[in-house]
Amino acid sequence: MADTLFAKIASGEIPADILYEDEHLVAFRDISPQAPTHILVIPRKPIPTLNDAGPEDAELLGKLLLAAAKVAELAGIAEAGYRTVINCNAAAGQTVFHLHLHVLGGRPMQWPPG
Ligand SMILES: CCNS(=O)(=O)OC[C@H]1O[C@@H](n2cnc3c(N)ncnc32)[C@H](O)[C@@H]1O
Repeated sequence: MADTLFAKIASGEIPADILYEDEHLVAFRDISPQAPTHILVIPRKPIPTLNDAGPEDAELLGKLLLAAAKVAELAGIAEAGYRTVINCNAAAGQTVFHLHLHVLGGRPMQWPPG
């Protein structure tokens, strides 16, 4: 399977505005931000969608959530509040089939999501 756009960002083949990375994951600013702060947190492992994650990925999925809190702190939105979103497949609008967590903040969030 060809590397997705996000796999290429994780490998450094495609540039991105990276805020944090470690051996498990990379966090970078979304190219088309939907809020004043819009960051993506992706695993280095190319899991296409949340449906494709298994029990063996539980620790990695937890690391994604902890990284979301870390980058929210780095971005200065942790105290005011932020939204985390995983879009899975077409009905949710997933366009890049490499699992990723959106971190959105810097403005009030509506509920329920559209
Ligand atoms: C409904 C959303 N679809 S999604 O949940 O699949 O999110 C994909 C996200 O990737 C972002 N994106 C696409 N290409 C790049 C890129 N080169 N660098 C950073 N972010 C990107 C899009 O703006 C979008 O918010």
